[in-house]
Amino acid sequence: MITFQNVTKKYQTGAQPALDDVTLDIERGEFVFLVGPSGSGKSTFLRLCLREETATSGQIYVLGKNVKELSARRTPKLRRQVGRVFQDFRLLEDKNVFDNVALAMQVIGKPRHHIRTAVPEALEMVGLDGKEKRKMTELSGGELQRVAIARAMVNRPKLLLADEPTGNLDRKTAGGIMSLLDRINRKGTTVVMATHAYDIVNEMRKRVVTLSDGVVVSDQERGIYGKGGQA
Ligand SMILES: Nc1ncnc2c1ncn2[C@@H]1O[C@H](COP(=O)(O)OP(=O)(O)OP(=O)(O)O)[C@@H](O)[C@H]1O
Repeated sequence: MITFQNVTKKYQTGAQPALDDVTLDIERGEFVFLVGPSGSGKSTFLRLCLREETATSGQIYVLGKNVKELSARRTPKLRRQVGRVFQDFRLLEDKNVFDNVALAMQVIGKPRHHIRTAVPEALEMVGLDGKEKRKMTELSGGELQRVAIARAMVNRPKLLLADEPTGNLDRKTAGGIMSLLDRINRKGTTVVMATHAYDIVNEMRKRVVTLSDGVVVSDQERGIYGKGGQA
C-alpha cells in the first residue's frame, strides 16, 4: 500500500534532513501509528506519500504507483484515491455538513444522484445522520472531525492518512474518533495516523512506527509509545 525505499527528504532551508534514509512497508489493511517528537518527520512522511513534497532521494510507492514518476496529470488522481484528515479539520465554514461532504464528490465530477445517496451513507457511518443541514459553527469539535472523516471517506478510498486527528479534542471525544477510525480500518481501509497522543496509541495496540530526527528508531507490532514505551 505504501513503500518507502531509502527515502531522504531535505528541505532547502534545513541543515538536517527531515527524513533520513527511511525504509518502510505498510501493507493493505494495516492500521499504523506514526509517532515521535515534534519535528521528527511525521508530517513530512505523509506529505511525501501524496507528492506534496518530493523526496531528495529514494523511492516511494503508494497504491502501486511510483510517486516520483507520476505526471502532473496523474498526481491529482492519486490524491483522490487517498482520504485525508487533519488536526484542524479543514472544513468550509460557510457550508453546511452535507455540502462539506458533497464537495469531495463534486470536485471529481460525480453525478448528482450518486452524491445524494453517498453523502447520507457517509454521514450515517460517522454518526451524524440527521445533522446534514447544520453549519460548522453549530457543531462540537468531535462532530467537526466526524464531518471531516465523512468527507475523507465518501469516495471510498483504500488508504486514509490522518495527521494528528485528535489533537484538538478532549480525551473522551478523541476516544470516539479512534473507535470510528478503527471501524473504518476493520472494513478494509488502510489507516496511517501521525500522533503525539501516547494514551491513545497505548490503548489501541496497533503497529507503531517511531521516528526520531527523521530516522525510524522502532517499528513494533501491537506497540506502545511513551510512558513505558519508546520516545
Ligand atoms: N516546508 C518546510 N520547510 C523547511 N523545513 C521544514 C518544512 N516542513 C518541515 N520542515 C522541517 O522538517 C522537520 C520535520 O518536520 P515535520 O513537520 O515532518 O515533523 P513532525 O514530526 O510532523 O512534527 P509535529 O509533530 O510538530 O507536527 C522539522 O525539522 C521541520 O522544521
